[in-house]
Parts: sequence; C-alpha cells; structure tokens
Amino acid sequence: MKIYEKAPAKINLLLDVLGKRNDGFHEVEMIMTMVDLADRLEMEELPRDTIIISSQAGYIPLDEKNLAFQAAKLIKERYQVRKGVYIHLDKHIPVAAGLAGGSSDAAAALRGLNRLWGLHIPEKELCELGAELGSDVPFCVTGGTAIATGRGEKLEPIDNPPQCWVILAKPPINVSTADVYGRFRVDELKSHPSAAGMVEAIRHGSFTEVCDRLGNVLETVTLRLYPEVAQLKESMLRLGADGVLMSGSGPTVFGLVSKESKVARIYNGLRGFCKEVYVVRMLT
Ligand SMILES: C[C@](O)(CO)[C@H](O)COP(=O)(O)OP(=O)(O)OC[C@H]1O[C@@H](n2ccc(N)nc2=O)[C@H](O)[C@@H]1O
Ligand SMILES: Nc1ncnc2c1ncn2[C@@H]1O[C@H](COP(=O)(O)OP(=O)(O)OP(=O)(O)O)[C@@H](O)[C@H]1O
Repeated sequence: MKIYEKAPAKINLLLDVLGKRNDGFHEVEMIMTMVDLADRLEMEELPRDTIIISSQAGYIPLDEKNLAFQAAKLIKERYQVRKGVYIHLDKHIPVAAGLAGGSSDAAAALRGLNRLWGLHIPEKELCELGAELGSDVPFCVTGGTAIATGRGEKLEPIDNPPQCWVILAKPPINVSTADVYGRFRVDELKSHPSAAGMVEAIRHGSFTEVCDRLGNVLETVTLRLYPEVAQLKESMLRLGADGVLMSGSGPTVFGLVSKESKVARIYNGLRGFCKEVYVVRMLT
C-alpha cells in the first residue's frame, strides 16, 4: 500500500523573542500559518526493517540527517514497529529558507506513518514526538494558524488570517537558524511586536490590520548580516505589496497582497533580480 501526505510551508506572521532559556533555546512568541507551497511525501511499507529516503532534490541529505528519516526512526522505536518504509520526498519548498521545509516533511512523515501502520497515535502525542525533532515540527503536525510559545512547541490554535495572495522571494543565500538565534540580543531591541495585537487583527478579519501588525525580531540579526534581504523587503513594498516581512530566521521574505491585479507586477518586478519567487495562497 502507498500513501501520500502533503507537507506545506509555514510563514511567521509574527515572531518575538522574550529571552534566552537555560537549555540554550530561546523563549518565543510566534503566530504561524501555512501557505499552499508544499512538498509531497509518498510512503510505502517495506518487508525489510529499514528506512529508505529518496528525493528528486539533489541538495538535501537522504540519510539519518534527513528530518523525515528521523521521524520514521523515532516512531518505529517508540511504538516498536518492526516493518520498514520507503519515503519519497517530492521537494518544492526551498531548503534552509525559513519556511520549515524539513520540519514539515518530518511532521508529514509522522502523520503518514501513523496511518500507514494503523498506530492510532492521537495528534497531541504526535506533536510531542515532533518536539523531539525540532521546535517547528509540532506546529507542522497540526497546521492551521496558531500562537506558538515556549521554544515554539506550545500551541494554541486561532482563526485563520483573511485570505490573500502571498508572494515568497528567497535570495540565493543560506541562513543557519542556530547562528541567527546565537547572534540575537534581546536587550538591543527597541520594541517588541505585539502578538496580542496580531491575534486581534486576525479576529477582526482585517487584512489591513494584519499587514500593520507584522513583525519579526530576528530581522535585527539577518538583515544586518545580509543587506540583500532588507533590499528585497524594500523592493516588495515599492512594487506594491500591502505588508512585507522576513519569515522565521530568513532569508525568505513574504509579501501579503489583497488585490490579484497587483500580483503579476510584483512577481515580474522581483524576478528581474531574484530567481526564486513563488506566488501562493494562504492555506485557510
Ligand atoms: C526560526 C523558526 O523557524 C521560526 O518558526 C523557529 O524558531 C526555529 O525552528 P527550528 O528550525 O525547528 O529549530 P530547531 O531545529 O529546534 O533549532 C535549531 C537551532 O535554533 C535555535 N533555537 C531554535 C528555537 C528556539 N526557540 N530557540 C533557539 O535558540 C537553537 O540554537 C537550535 O539549536
Ligand atoms: N526533509 C528535508 N528537507 C529539507 N532539508 C532538510 C530535510 N531534512 C534535513 N534537512 C536539512 O535541514 C536544514 C534546514 O532545512 P529546512 O528547509 O528545514 O530549513 P528552514 O526552512 O530554515 O527551517 P526552519 O524554518 O524550521 O528553521 C538543511 O540544511 C537541510 O540539509
């Protein structure tokens, strides 16, 4: 039997860091949602007790370093599954982009293997397993829109933001999440974005308010290290996006656009100097 799972990309509508924790991670407050740019996982049971990963993308690890492999290994160990699995990753989400591509693959593997092996693991337990793999994985298990606190693993679902176009642009640089958090200094912040304000904006269903409330404190690090990310933000705004922000630790920048008539102009304007541009919708 073959089963399929979609692994959508996430964006952070808001990312605040409250301080450093004793375990080396940072205490965060984030509002995350999904967009319809997705990897697709194909999973098939193998008679031998082994995990095999393949992908058309030549630039990701296919061994134990792959987060989908780690998800399969974890679920097999924890639930004593002695069967094997072949997982093909049809990658569409850019790698190391701030869009949680690897985390979403891990979450989709957890959901998929739960079905494939008839394990009946409740979603809450899948999220706990996910937290062992990475801070973004629990949110990728549930999807939707949520406030994420702790190191990102404590989730409270909220309404979806108003539907709009999302233009994603990834400059050709690789950003390490650990490096960005490592350089972040909370005492250098002039102000914090308001998660409560963003929740209200979403509750009102107000696209304009959502655009006004966007904020990501990790921009203080990534934009300083890579001025091209700041330039990309300026270009998107100049081309007419209604709200613009860097996602996660970057370097992908997203623009929110309400009018379809503006989308082609922004896309074409960006493509003049940035190769990786995607036009997608919020997953609502
Ligand atoms: C930037 C975001 O993607 C925003 O959604 C997340 O906060 C990071 O999520 P992630 O990539 O799943 O992060 P993990 O794989 O758990 O951690 C990668 C590294 O980022 C740093 N890290 C991550 C999350 C967090 N709350 N504090 C941290 O300091 C740690 O140095 C960690 O070693
Ligand atoms: N299934 C996978 N897909 C993509 N990258 C993976 C995968 N498994 C492991 N990796 C590795 O994880 C690293 C980060 O890739 P990923 O695309 O998840 O980053 P990201 O979008 O910045 O994630 P986040 O937003 O959660 O920080 C890469 O260096 C990549 O080699």
